[in-house]
Amino acid sequence: MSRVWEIMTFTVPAYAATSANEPLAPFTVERRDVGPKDVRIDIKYSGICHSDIHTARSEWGPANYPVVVGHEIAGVVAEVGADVTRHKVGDRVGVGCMVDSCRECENCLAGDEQYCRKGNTGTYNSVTADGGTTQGGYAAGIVVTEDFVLSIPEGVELDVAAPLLCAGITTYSPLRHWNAGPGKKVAVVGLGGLGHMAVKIAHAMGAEVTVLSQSLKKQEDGLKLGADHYFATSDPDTFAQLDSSFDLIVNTVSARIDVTAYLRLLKVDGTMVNVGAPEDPLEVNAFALIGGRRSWAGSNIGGIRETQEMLDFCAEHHLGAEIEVIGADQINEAYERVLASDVRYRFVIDASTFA
Ligand SMILES: NC(=O)c1ccc[n+]([C@@H]2O[C@H](COP(=O)([O-])OP(=O)(O)OC[C@H]3O[C@@H](n4cnc5c(N)ncnc54)[C@H](O)[C@@H]3O)[C@@H](O)[C@H]2O)c1
Ligand SMILES: [Zn+2]
Repeated sequence: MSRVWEIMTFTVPAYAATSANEPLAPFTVERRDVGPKDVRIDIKYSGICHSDIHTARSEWGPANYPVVVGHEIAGVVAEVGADVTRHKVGDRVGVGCMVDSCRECENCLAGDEQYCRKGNTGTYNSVTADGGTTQGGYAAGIVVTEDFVLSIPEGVELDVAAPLLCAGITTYSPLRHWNAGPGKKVAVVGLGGLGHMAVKIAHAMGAEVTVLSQSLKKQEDGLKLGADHYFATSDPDTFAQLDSSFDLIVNTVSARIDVTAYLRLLKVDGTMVNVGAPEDPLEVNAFALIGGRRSWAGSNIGGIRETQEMLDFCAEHHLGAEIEVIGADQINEAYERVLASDVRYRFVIDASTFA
């Protein structure tokens, strides 16, 4: 006897990209019905990450159109499956860049689901076991398996919490991994969505923080966010002055930069970690590494356990993102402003406007 299982679904209003060069437009997205281990979330706020733009425009390779991007999701639990134990209706929750992983490989077992050997399931643009594609957070609701749903602690409002689910964890994870803290000199390259969270978090960890930005336009903001020093990289004196001075550099820039010049700003044994993910390859002159036993590293978001740790850290230190809340019909304009470095410091979509 064979049995055909039908996956029941429901729909929610959303915004989708339908090609690399057309604006995002209203769309209706299908979600699976709540299974035994699933949580249905009413999305309240959805952050705009530069990765959404890279994906919507196929800058990282062809996207699976139509694609609903968005992986900085904050909302309230509306329904839980029969076997859910971690969340209940009414809880304030978040979803970041992953909605599942194999849960069996060495990396998943170590809590590093972002490095799942079989590839984690991204919140959007990821192919699922049944051949479908995941659709993300620019929508009124989403269904996610409970283990990939985070708790947003009391004291962090949902609008400023949303960007923590990507910008927060992507900067927290390398800052922790490379031991940012008292006595450490940390530089943050680029003061956008990720950069401004890197400054706040590194400062809260007790490090001495320097912002390396293209100009001094946002200097006042940078110092208010917690930076101790602020330099313009357009000024050639900056590189001479800061030669061999940092323990850690976090590069958040979404475009190509002169990596070699930045590596020379590291002390002996210093590390420059790339979280920025430009579409074009970056180049390095090996002598900048050799000449100081320096490392050039990368880091991808953070694991689920570490994401919860980051949210709790932010609550304890009263940290949230600096945001500008917009309606769904302003997404395309917001994209242009992100690309023009005109964001202070994260756009967050009010999800009630997807209706
Ligand atoms: N590694 C990860 O897990 C991860 C997670 C999220 C985002 N990202 C990537 O990080 C990058 C930044 O994301 P974001 O959302 O913070 O973007 P953003 O646009 O908010 O910030 C990027 C910053 O880089 C600056 N910048 C742009 N071109 C520059 C240049 N040539 N020189 C110096 N500065 C320059 C911009 O002014 C801006 O301040 C993107 O490439 C994104 O895809 C990676
Ligand atoms: Zn992101």
